[in-house]
Amino acid sequence: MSELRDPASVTDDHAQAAVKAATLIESLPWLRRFRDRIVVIKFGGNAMVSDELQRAFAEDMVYLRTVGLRPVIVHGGGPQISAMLDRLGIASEFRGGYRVTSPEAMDVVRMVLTGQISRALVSAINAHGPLAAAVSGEDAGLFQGRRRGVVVDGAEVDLGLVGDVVGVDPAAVLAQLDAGRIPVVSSIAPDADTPGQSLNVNADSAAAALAVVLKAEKLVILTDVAGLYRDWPDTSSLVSSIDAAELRALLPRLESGMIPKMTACLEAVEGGVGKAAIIDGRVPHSILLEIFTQEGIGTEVVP
Ligand SMILES: Nc1ncnc2c1ncn2[C@@H]1O[C@H](COP(=O)(O)OP(=O)(O)O)[C@@H](O)[C@H]1O
Ligand SMILES: CC(=O)N[C@@H](CCC(=O)OP(=O)(O)O)C(=O)O
Repeated sequence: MSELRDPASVTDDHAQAAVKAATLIESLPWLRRFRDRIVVIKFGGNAMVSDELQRAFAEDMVYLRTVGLRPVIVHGGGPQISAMLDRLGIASEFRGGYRVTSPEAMDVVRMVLTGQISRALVSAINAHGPLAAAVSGEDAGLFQGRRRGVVVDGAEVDLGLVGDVVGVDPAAVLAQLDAGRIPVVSSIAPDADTPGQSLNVNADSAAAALAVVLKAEKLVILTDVAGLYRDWPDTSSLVSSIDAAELRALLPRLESGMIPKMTACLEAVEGGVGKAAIIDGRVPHSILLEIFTQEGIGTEVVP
């Protein structure tokens, strides 16, 4: 004999089904808009702190690829590099948001970024099928770098083996995309001025340079805050949308990790990328919400 269900619980089921269906339908215009488009995703070291977050990120990348986007990952690893330098007893400090990088620290940067983090991301994605392939900025001329310093409190500071990306040859990344793969890029660049020397490039800057050359539809930066706060650390000052002119005016007031991040967003949108977004990578699947919902999440930067 079948049991009669409480009419209230049937109504609840219908309401839940309606919410799920509405979420799927909401994604339709975005699926159309992003089909076959390149989206560069910067996965920050602070956003990959747990296995669960790495697994969710890998699922999201496979999801994007499967529904027809062409995701390109540029990963960071600042906290992981710091932890390894500590273990090895090598000092390092940050000035103006960049790591002062000695030759021995540079070896550790390469070991952690290309030897550990790239490999871990490739493995997490490839648990779903043979989709991801690592490409270091040192491979096949992907990046060319040039040393840079930084101005802190009005004085120029030498950062050692730290560079900007001054040239990008996207052939290696495009070859992976054309083969249906998800490129996983680490932010190390050969020094254009000193053959054989490599430079440590901030991963936000590397992601922006790559997004511009690839003419990406969007640059999304996953980090460990909800977005850009106008008056950090006042949590009521979260910016949901900002244009390039306003961001340029705000940049001199920003501190620490936000300087390279917001500079990267500015360079991306001024270089022709449709939009840049800073989102909270601590929220599992945040990237799907950013790409496939009307409001998105975090802070968007528009030209
Ligand atoms: N105005 C600001 N808005 C948001 N975060 C800020 C701001 N100024 C400084 N921060 C700091 O920047 C950090 C993110 O940068 P960073 O640590 O380099 O992250 P990631 O490893 O993701 O690149 C935040 O955790 C926060 O502590
Ligand atoms: C020059 C410079 O600062 N390079 C960064 C590269 C890694 C990075 O950018 O990692 P996140 O994205 O996790 O911050 C560093 O050495 O930490």
